[in-house]
Amino acid sequence: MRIDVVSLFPEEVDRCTAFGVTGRARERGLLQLHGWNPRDYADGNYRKTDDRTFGGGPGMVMLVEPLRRCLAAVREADPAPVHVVYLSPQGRRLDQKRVRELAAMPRLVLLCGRYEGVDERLVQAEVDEELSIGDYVLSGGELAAAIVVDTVARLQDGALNDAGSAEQDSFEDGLLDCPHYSHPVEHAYGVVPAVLRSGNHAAIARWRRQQALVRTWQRRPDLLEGRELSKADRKLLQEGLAALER
Ligand SMILES: NC(=O)c1ccc(NCc2ccccc2)nc1
Repeated sequence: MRIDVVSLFPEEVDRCTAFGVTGRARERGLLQLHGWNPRDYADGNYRKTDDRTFGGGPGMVMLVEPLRRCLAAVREADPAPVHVVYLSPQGRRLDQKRVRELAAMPRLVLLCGRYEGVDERLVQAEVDEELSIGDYVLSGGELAAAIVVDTVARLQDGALNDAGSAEQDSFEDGLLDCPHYSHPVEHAYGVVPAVLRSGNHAAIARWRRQQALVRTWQRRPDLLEGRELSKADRKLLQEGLAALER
């Protein structure tokens, strides 16, 4: 998968995705990341990329023309069709379902705004999708872009050593993840639940599903709204909640 990042600080996304799973995915060529700076496509001695917003009020807006030229160069750099994503608080909320869809695309272009954002005419003419990582304002779209890179990189084939672990991820089936434990079995902070050491894989899977259901019910009931739980899941949840009462 190829990702092109358009940003006044392209190195920020490069540095944020140079470690761990994402760094390894890049080293293995599972993900190619290219940075582009619209300042390289701006005119004049000051290579202006932003200016005051029409209509008055505080803040600056990124100019349409340097971005238009920059995006033309990005499209030109590879024959694969691009899907242009603009990271902004006005975008649709990113979730794991959308991450899986983005991860299957051959090319992504991530447009990072600074200041008050980008001239709306550029958005209307060039952006396929506006995405938000959450309801808060960052100083720039770069950290949001780095999150998109991270989430899609780890889903590339070969990125995770144990392919299964991407499936076991929380949100993979719309639920929060179950708790996890490792050595030692006994510790001042508590003991590892016996079922996890029973070797009974059916019981372990059942316990994990039950924990995921109870946790989701307790912490993120919104994830269960509009979702028809299976008879088995409803039984597991009820049993799990009853156990908390005891
Ligand atoms: N919540 C997000 O995903 C997000 C994305 C970008 C951002 N800041 C840059 C910007 C500001 C205004 C308009 C467009 C981009 N803040 C938050």
